[in-house]
Amino acid sequence: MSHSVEPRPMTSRRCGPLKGLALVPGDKSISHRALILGAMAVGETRITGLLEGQDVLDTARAMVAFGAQVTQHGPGDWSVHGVGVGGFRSPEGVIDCGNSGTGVRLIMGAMATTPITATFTGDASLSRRPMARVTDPLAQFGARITTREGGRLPITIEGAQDPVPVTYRTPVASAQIKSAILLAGLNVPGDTVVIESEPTRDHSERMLTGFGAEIRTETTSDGHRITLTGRPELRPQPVAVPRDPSSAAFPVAAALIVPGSEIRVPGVSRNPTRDGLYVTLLEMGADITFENTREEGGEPVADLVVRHGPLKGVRVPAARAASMIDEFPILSVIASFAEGPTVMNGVSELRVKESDRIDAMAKGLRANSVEVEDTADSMTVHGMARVPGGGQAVTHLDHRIAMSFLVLGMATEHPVGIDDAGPITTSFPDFVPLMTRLGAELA
Ligand SMILES: O=C(O)C1=C[C@@H](OP(=O)(O)O)[C@@H](O)[C@H](O)C1
Ligand SMILES: C=C(OP(=O)(O)O)C(=O)O
Repeated sequence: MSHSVEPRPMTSRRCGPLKGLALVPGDKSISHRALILGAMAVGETRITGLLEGQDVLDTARAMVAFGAQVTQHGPGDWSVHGVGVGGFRSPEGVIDCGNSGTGVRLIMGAMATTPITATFTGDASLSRRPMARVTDPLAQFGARITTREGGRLPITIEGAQDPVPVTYRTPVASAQIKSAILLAGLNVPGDTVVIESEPTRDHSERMLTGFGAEIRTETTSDGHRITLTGRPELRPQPVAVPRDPSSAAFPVAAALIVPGSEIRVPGVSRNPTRDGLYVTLLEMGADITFENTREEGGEPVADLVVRHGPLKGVRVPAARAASMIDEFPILSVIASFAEGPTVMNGVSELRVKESDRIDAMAKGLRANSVEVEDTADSMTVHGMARVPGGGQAVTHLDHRIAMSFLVLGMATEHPVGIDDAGPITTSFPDFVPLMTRLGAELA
């Protein structure tokens, strides 16, 4: 929800070895999708391990506004009574998606081919982010869309009366664009096709298959081609949400850079479309083992054991960017402690996340005496044996920037401060107590 609360400054000091079990929250991408597909299925979808972060709670509230019944039974244990494909009603008020790009873009897709009207809004960060990447293809289905200048929120969508199928090549690798189009395609007769140049996270495809939709993915000379056949009856499925690899990245990073650390992070998704950070860390020489690899709720998961050790800088290829798009801020922190430079290429999408993440990381790292170079679509971090720290970072309503700098301060010579820890609740509400239990000093 968009609310103005007082900023909550926080400081992170160098701590002793981090030890113990890090039970990170449920995957944010899968949590949003479970609520949305649950709302579009006929009957009850039971969800366990749901992330109760603000972004997901905002999506739950939106699904209620569109007519679904959403009930919390216990921590992480939720159910959704759906209204079926095409069954959404016009919400009474404005749909406030708070800080969540995934929430607003997927929900706009889910309603755009049903003849109802909704207005979407968000917080100051979300209101700066580009939405034409989703409203352009949704207009091709026949939806009538009004945006603020520059294609920004607030946006009003009058869903298409007689939607027509669309074939769309995404201009940037984005699972949010792909998913918005596929969700729109659910209420359209015939085949909706999305073509992407690089594969992006495939949670929508996996979950749509689980709910009984006809969807297939092919790799062609054209790219990665996903075809959905419209107007299925979605059958409710129990969804067991795996733990979020993007959230796991923060305790993992802390254990890698704080001497003497050893932690265990169980049940983390190892979906190959989300695994780029872990591939990169192994190339850097990180001491991470993956135990008990198994399948849970249609997603591969493993228990991670992470120990501190020496790291070397690497070059991260642009083709890997989509599979670790949310992990570049924390990778740039880890890279600050590696031997030699780490070069991250093809990362221009970071400039349109909750903040301009390249700029926020470069400025915050420099304020802590780390040498960083950045261009429109790359960032290079020069690692050093001892990182001075002692600086302040500005977080710009961005949870991942806030958590990244708190992790930095766990291993710098001098404390690192952030202007606002409030946004952390977006994706990882338990971050501060969890890190404190492992041994971090945050105040
Ligand atoms: O589909 C999703 O759940 C997400 C896709 C990514 O965004 P883009 O599709 O805009 O790259 C990612 O950054 C975001 O945190 C979650
Ligand atoms: C980019 C992110 O989320 P969203 O786009 O859903 O706001 C994120 O969680 O890092």
